[in-house]
Amino acid sequence: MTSDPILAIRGLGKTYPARANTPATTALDGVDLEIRRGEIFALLGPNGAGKTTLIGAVCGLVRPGSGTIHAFGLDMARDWRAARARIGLVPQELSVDMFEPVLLSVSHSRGLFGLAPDPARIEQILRALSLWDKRGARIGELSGGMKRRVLIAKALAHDPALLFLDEPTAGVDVELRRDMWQLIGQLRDQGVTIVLTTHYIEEAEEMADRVGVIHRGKLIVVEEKAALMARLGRTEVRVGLAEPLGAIPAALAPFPVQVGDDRLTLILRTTGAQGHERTIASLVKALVGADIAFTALDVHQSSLEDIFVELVGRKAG
Ligand SMILES: Nc1ncnc2c1ncn2[C@@H]1O[C@H](COP(=O)(O)OP(=O)(O)OP(=O)(O)O)[C@@H](O)[C@H]1O
Repeated sequence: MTSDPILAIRGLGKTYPARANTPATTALDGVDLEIRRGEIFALLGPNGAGKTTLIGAVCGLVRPGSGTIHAFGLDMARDWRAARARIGLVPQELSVDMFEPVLLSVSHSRGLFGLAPDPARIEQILRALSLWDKRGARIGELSGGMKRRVLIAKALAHDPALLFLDEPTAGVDVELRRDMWQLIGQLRDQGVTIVLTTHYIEEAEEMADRVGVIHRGKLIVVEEKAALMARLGRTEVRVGLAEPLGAIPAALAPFPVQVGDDRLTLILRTTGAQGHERTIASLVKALVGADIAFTALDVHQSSLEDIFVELVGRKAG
């Protein structure tokens, strides 16, 4: 395995020109990003942050205003066709012929990239997506979740090595979302590199190896998920006390604790996701040593969502 990035984006910019009642919009503002082979990369950002434009630029749907994109070492501006043939895109919007039967539609997608028909491979893809029994159905007759699976099947029909999923689970129910996560995990296990955009922070938290946060066309952070959580994550421990506490006793002075307004709660806040177990253990030991009876201990670690809100808030503020 080589350590070259599978995708290298440098200084990517895109401004949509002004139209009748809309001023010009800078959707991408000097984006640098490298995607590593084999990873799942989650691109998070609020509505209108530039996620779809970024994916569109890589997949040839949006013409960038500036910057370069290299995929598989190929310059997308020069070798677009060869690079695009190895990229799959699951778009946000349903963009298929509703009257076309599933099998035909998915087979067509393979043909679009000049590959020879491979009925056995198409069958494999449809079976993996639980669509084989629906192969003869018109796409328009399928449920919303099934339609979304067809989009994934179409994106996989030419066996891409790099797959973009633009909000794969927007508007699907919780069960289907879990199925999608499982499927995306399986694709990664088969060696497919995956870039997904999402509004669901839990999706990134569940699946991503690395996370990028885009805000107003700028990537404001790109980091390993675990490192991001460790850097910005917070742990709050709330200890329910058996009896009200006046001041903080000397035994607890070494800890970053406060007494809650109800005097019955002791609150300890630490930053970083690591090392809090030891702090909690020492706190419990100190409580027992100081004869402070407690009835409950609740630990809350901040989620990617908390981190995202903080990052975007910091940038906006
Ligand atoms: N074809 C277009 N013409 C003009 N402006 C556009 C066009 N496509 C996107 N924009 C604008 O560019 C900005 C970025 O849009 P984009 O769709 O890339 O964001 P996004 O992060 O994918 O948003 P969402 O999460 O809502 O899908 C927005 O302000 C949007 O209105």
